[in-house]
Amino acid sequence: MTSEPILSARGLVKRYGRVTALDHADFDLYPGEILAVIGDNGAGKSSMIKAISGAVVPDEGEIRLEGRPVHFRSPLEAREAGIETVYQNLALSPALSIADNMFLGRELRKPGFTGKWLRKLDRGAMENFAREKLSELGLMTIQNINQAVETLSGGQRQGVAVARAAAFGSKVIILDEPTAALGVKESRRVLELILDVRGRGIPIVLISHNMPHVFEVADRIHIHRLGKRLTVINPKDYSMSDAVALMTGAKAPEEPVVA
Ligand SMILES: Nc1ncnc2c1ncn2[C@@H]1O[C@H](COP(=O)(O)OP(=O)(O)OP(=O)(O)O)[C@@H](O)[C@H]1O
Repeated sequence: MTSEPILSARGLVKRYGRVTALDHADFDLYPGEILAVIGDNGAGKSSMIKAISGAVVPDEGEIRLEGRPVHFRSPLEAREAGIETVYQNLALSPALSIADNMFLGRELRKPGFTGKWLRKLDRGAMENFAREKLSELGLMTIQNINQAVETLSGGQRQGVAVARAAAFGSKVIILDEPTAALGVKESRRVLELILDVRGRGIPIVLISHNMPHVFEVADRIHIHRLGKRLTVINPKDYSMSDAVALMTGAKAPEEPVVA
């Protein structure tokens, strides 16, 4: 690969007491790609993503964003730097509306005195922005922007979370099991959305146990095993059963990792 990674990690270590969740793990995400991360239960995928997205601080190792070392102490710091993570359940506040969810923590205030001093929210501007972003991403099956998120389907919720990430100029979007809780039709929409976001030039990290979904959308597949990156494969050169065999240790990688 010719370009430099937009996001990379070297030698990440994370221990929880006697458990080593990350054992010198490496990671590379290149501009414009969909990188799937797969691995057996307990392989350390979540721990790696949490380290990259500021949810845990690694004991050792280095993370670089656009070539510069970063040291996130919270998910908010990672988000401010442009790394948006969409977790399966934690992404949205169910009781709030779609528009409110899109602006969570970034609310627009009314201009002038009322906004600055009375902290009045500019609801109209927020609703227009939310509507615009959702229709840009083809998500306007949602009828009412003031609808509470808890009344949306699972796929629509993922859609709002991804639209939020895409709308605020994220450099990287990390999706943790985005289709795990969804039906066939809804999964399809989310996969289309992932492809659409890539089409807008935003690289995506997709953590998933769903091999058909991974093989359908990923440009490269990072295989995690026993706390570290085992290898990275091109889905065009491998079958799903090969990937599973590598992931479970039934098969050894042919060549050393070339990130
Ligand atoms: N907060 C924690 N406290 C103690 N041990 C933990 C903690 N978080 C993770 N671990 C352990 O670290 C190891 C890696 O877990 P991790 O959740 O990163 O794996 P995973 O690949 O994401 O698994 P899964 O696919 O099942 O979600 C496991 O042995 C797990 O039990």
